Amino acid sequence: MSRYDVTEDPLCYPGTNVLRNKADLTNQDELDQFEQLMFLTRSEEPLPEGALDYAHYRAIHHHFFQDVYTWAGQPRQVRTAKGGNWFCYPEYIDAEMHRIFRELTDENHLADTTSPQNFAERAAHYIADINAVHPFREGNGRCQLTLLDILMQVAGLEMIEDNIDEDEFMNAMIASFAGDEGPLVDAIIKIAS
Ligand SMILES: Nc1ncnc2c1ncn2[C@@H]1O[C@H](COP(=O)(O)OP(=O)(O)OP(=O)(O)O)[C@@H](O)[C@H]1O
Repeated sequence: MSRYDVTEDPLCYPGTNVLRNKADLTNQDELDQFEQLMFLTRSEEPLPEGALDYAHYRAIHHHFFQDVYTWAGQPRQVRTAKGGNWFCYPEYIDAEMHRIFRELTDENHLADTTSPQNFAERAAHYIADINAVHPFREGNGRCQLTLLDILMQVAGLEMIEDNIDEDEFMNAMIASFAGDEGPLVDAIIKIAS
């Protein structure tokens, strides 16, 4: 939910960085609270079924954010950055996401990884790639973590949610953007059992 650097964005209320939303909240703090409440509520429900492909990933985003944004599940159409790191330009998002999920499918969704270390190395690679693409205007971090949870289950591991250190994950994600996936591997190992 941290704010983005965005080029001109028709999804926001005019003159603000606040995303238009179904509750018509124009105050960012109120929107953050509403968004998180809806996300947590939808998290209590079963996730959409799917083939663990890009369409499935979009369906998961739609599931979590359908109460908040009309564009839930749809890729963003504006250029966005965080901390000066510009994510994939919108015109390349679909192709990049299809590529990533094709490669993940070719790796049998990590079902055949041989140890938590091996799993973490492969998962870090995919999560870092997906973060660099950043397909959605908002809600990327929460979808990434959900995908990681699903991949852990596929690999026969369990996510230890209490061990998630948000700052560590954020710093690891930033390092991965710069090409160093090591910290993300370490962060994933800590939450895999
Ligand atoms: N400077 C940065 N460079 C690369 N990735 C970043 C940077 N800052 C944050 N991120 C990553 O972006 C993701 C957050 O994206 P976004 O804000 O769309 O997701 P969210 O689900 O709304 O928020 P959050 O993950 O904070 O709950 C996280 O994975 C975070 O680690």
